[in-house]
Amino acid sequence: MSFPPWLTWLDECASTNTWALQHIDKFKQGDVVFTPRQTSGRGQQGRLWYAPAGVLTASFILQPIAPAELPLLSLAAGLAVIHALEDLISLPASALGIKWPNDVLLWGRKLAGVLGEARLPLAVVGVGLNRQVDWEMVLAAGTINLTPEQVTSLSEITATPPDVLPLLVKLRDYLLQAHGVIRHGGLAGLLPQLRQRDVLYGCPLIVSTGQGNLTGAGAGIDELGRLLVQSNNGSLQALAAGRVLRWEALRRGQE
Ligand SMILES: O=C(O)CCCC[C@@H]1SC[C@@H]2NC(=O)N[C@@H]21
Repeated sequence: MSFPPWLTWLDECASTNTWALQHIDKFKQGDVVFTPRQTSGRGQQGRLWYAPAGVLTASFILQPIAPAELPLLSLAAGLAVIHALEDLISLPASALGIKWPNDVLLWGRKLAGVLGEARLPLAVVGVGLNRQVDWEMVLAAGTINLTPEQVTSLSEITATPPDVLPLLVKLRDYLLQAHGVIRHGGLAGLLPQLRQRDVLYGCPLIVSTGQGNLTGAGAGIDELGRLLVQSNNGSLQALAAGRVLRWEALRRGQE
């Protein structure tokens, strides 16, 4: 198989993000590291991120970035995943959504996650996308503690998920585009799209903030990439980090 010059294809590696960070000196804008077998992936907040067979695991190198741009780029990566998939698969506009800060959901179940890391002025944006995962088999094996309601895969909606290379090409194109938008005007240019895809907007939720749990309703995402929460005590809070523990999706005309 011949690969485009920007692609490093590794037969196996612990983590494409770790590999990219370890070899950062040889990368430039738009380079991509991919492996079909990631053995020790990393997720948000230092968690291990298990990738069963059929997950697309790749890291995209973008430069330059300033420190404050990393969370913006990670959010924009969710949009890039959505645009790439909508170009390659016929999907209703309400199928794919973003759950702050880094999840892409398909009909409310996790389809992809993003981990953005920086070696300034470079950013390594890792994407794990459930392309062709047999979750029934994976969950039955008990290696991973999830329920079928939490996860999904492209193979659940199409018998022929797009091949890896066309997916990487699209993801890379949209990430480069998003990087340009953020460099020139921050997140502002992407906020309308984020608002449209924000599955937490208007939903009752509980967020673990590091200083305790905050209960309220999602009130959008601001220009700094923070989650806005209208808390039950009446104040509007802006969270730069946190983990949404529970959220109750309001059906917004999807059924
Ligand atoms: O959902 C999350 O917590 C983020 C998951 C990010 C996983 C991807 S897979 C490619 C890249 N390499 C890693 O080790 N992590 C990211």
